[in-house]
Amino acid sequence: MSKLFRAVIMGPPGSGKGTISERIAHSFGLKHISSGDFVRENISANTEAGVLAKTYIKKGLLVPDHVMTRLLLPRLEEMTKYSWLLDGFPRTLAQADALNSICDLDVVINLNIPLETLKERLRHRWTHPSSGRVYNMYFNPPRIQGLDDITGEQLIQQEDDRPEALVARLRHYKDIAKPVIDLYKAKSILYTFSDTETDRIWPNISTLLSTKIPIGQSDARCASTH
Ligand SMILES: Nc1nc2c(ncn2[C@@H]2O[C@H](COP(=O)(O)OP(=O)(O)O)[C@@H](O)[C@H]2O)c(=O)[nH]1
Ligand SMILES: Nc1ncnc2c1ncn2[C@@H]1O[C@H](COP(=O)(O)OP(=O)(O)O)[C@@H](O)[C@H]1O
Repeated sequence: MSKLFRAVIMGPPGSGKGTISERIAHSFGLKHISSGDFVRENISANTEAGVLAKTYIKKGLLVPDHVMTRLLLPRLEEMTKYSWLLDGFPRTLAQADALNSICDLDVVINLNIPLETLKERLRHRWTHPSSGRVYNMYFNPPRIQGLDDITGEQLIQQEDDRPEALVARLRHYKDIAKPVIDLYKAKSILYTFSDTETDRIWPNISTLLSTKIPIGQSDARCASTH
């Protein structure tokens, strides 16, 4: 069997991780694992970790490292046969160390998007809470205003997407992400993309992955989980 491909996508809230992950999963056949979606699934299923995670998310806090690693690592260990893209994890150095103990990453995509752009995007982000699907009123609006395309259910605007909450979230992101970024830079697997538009970043990411993903990996076996 040819070597499997392991990638991480990092970036502040609103940087386009979810949007770009969907495109990568679709174009390259990687499994897309979103830590936020996974946490939300656990909350809906009332698992022990889900109940615990909820108490932090409600306060706008990150879920503690030991809870996240206990949730995510077993899931990754189930995926040894697949190439995957991890979105939203690791967020801290402790999570990066835990991930490092179970696998070697091939590529880390780092999205570097100006603050004003992030604020503007999140002001117009609408989410389908049970699936985690996101829309933007201008960039990718739902077919019917206010409703999810797949289920027809109501979309909501998340509390922490409000501009007032965002500045603090972004500052916090920068502080905790820096050592993670430095770690991946030192390993020479970090690729940073800076722009205000996903559509301008995407061709560069696509070119990078075309050179990195072993032939034979982009097959139906590794279809997106979404
Ligand atoms: N205007 C605009 N909105 C975008 C662009 N890329 C993504 N978005 C929207 O910005 C919001 C944040 O993107 P998302 O993928 O959820 O970012 P994440 O928080 O990093 O996962 C969503 O509402 C997207 O639909 C872009 O290039 N331009
Ligand atoms: N790796 C992680 N470490 C800690 N908390 C996390 C992690 N991934 C997700 N979460 C929690 O789940 C919430 C939703 O995650 P996500 O959908 O990735 O949101 P966003 O990128 O908009 O912050 C986060 O705000 C955080 O509380």
